[in-house]
Formats: sequence, structure tokens, C-alpha cells
Amino acid sequence: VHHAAAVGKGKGVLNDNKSINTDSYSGGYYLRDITKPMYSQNGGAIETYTAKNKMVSPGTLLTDSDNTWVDPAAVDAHVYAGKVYDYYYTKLGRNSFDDEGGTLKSTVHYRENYGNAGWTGTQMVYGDGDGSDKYAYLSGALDVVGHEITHGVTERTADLVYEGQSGALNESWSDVFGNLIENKSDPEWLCGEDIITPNIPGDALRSMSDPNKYGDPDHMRDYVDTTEDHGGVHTNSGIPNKAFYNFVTTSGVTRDNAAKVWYRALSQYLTSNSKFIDARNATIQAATDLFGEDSKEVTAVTNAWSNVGVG
Ligand SMILES: O=C(O)[C@H](CCc1ccccc1)CC1(C(=O)N[C@@H](Cc2c[nH]c3ccccc23)C(=O)O)CCCC1
Ligand SMILES: [Zn+2]
Repeated sequence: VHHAAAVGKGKGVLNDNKSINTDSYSGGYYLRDITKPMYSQNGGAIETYTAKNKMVSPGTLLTDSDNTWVDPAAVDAHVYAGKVYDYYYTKLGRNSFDDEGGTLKSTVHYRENYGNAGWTGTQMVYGDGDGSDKYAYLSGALDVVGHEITHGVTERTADLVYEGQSGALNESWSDVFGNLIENKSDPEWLCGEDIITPNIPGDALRSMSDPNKYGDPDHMRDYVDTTEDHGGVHTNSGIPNKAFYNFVTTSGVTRDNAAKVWYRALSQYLTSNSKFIDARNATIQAATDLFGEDSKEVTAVTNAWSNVGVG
């Protein structure tokens, strides 16, 4: 089938106008972005599907006859996946979640009344919210899309076991890159703020600057021993999240350099059963590799972990 890149338009979840990279064919347009380096290298693309509220993935590749797209959940899942691809490629030299230009597939309208999102091991899935006004379409937040795709990156690198401390590190690395990619100037480094209670401003799922605000610990002394949620992975992530926040807000440490340290730690030093102390050592080693043992980055990352009671 002849493929040609096209640019469509549509509105996102927050009713914002977006231009959309699509793929034209004889009958219309696919929600497929074929403009990325991965396409010319190995046919990799960004593709967005609908599950039609069933529990299926990927489901049906979305098409449109006139390249004007009217499904805001799909528009944002698609455009935001493209932004996440661009970030990893240009800032960190990683070619998609698998570093082999693997196609990024997103499925929206996953399940009924699903107020969550997830990484299935090969792709992203997004629910529509839980039927109340607690959630907007989950793909409507760039930090959520970045969070989910980073689960794919983690799985192909450190492969941190999704349980206990390694699971909390897995969660934290996703919150970190979700926020780095979203790149808001908000002082609180919030998670999911764009899709939680869309009618109430200022709330979020988690805060990296003040984890306690949402009941999560910000120091090792408050680590939560629980069997809930794979050993509290979305709660105890507050401790490494606060460590990263400390690091990235240290004067002289740039977001891009903090990202390089965190990515090098994930891809070169962390392993599946790493604990918080191993993450401290991995990020110190990564900062040493990148900036030297006497650098301000090494001092900052060491202090960042000490401040949360690790090391
Ligand atoms: O990727 C993840 O870590 C979350 C999905 C975790 C998951 C793992 C295994 C099977 C199913 C789901 C999804 C997100 C999350 O943090 N979910 C939290 C909070 C949450 C959202 N919706 C919920 C509904 C019920 C309970 C908790 C939640 C969680 O699953 O804990 C990430 C960014 C926003 C949504
Ligand atoms: Zn997660």
C-alpha cells in the first residue's frame, strides 16, 4: 500500500488545537506517524488504536476520511507519544522504547470506566476515566504518556522488578522522565495533574517536590511496608522522587544534565533487584562518568540521596 506522510488536525483532551502526523492511503488517513527516524531506518512508526471499550490491545488502528480528527483521547495519545519519542531520541540518543526503532503503539478507550493507564509489556493502554469526574481521558497528560513509555524503556534496560524497592524505583524513573518530558515550570513537579479532576485545579496523583502532600513518604524512615500495590510501588516512589527533585533543583544542575545522569544510571548500572541504596550508588557513578568525581553534579546527587535518608 502506498504510504505518504500527511498532517491532519484535531483537538486534544483539554480542547486545544493540535496538528497531527498521519499516513495517507487511497481511502483516507491512518493515525500513524511515519515522520520519525525509525521509519526510514526500519519502518518503525507511532500508531494509535482504539479498544472500543473492550479489554483488547492493540485493537483497531484509527482511520479518518478527511484528516480532521475528533477523538481527543486518540489525538493526545498520538501527539504525546511523538513528543516522548523525540525527547528520548534527541536528548538521550535512544531510538524508541527498545532503542531499535520499535513501533510505539497506543490503545485508547481501553476497558470500560477504566480510571487508569498502563504499559502492557509491548504498548501503552489508556482508560477513559472511571465514569465519575475524577479522571479525564488518561492520555490527556504528557507526563502520563511519558510515564508509560518509560516503563517500556525500563523493561528493556534495568528491568526493575515491579515489587518493593525495585518496583518503587521503576515507578520513580517513570515519574521522573514523565515530568522531564512534560517540562512544565511548575515548582511542584506534579504527576497526572492534567487529567485528575479536570474541574479542580492544582491537584495531582503525586508530588515529587512534596510527596507527603498526597500521603507518600519523602524519607527512608517513612518507607511503607505493605502488600498493597506490589509493595507500595506508587507510594514508596516518593523517596527516590524526592531525591531526584533535590538533585534537579540544586543550583547549577540543569534538567538536561540531571536527565543524562538518571538515564545512564538506568541503562548502565541498575539491575532488576536494585534497591534504593543501589540507585544512590548508580546515580553517583553515572554523574562521575559524565561530569567527573569533583563535579557539582556528584556533590548534588550524593546530598540528594542523603537528604532522603539513603546512603
Ligand atoms: O503506570 C502505572 O504505574 C499505573 C498503572 C499501574 C498498573 C500496574 C499493573 C497493572 C495495572 C496497572 C498508571 C498510572 C498510575 O500512577 N496509577 C496509579 C494511581 C491510580 C490511577 N488510577 C487509579 C485507580 C485506582 C487506584 C489507583 C489509581 C496506580 O495505579 O496506583 C501512571 C500515571 C498515571 C496512571
Ligand atoms: Zn508506573
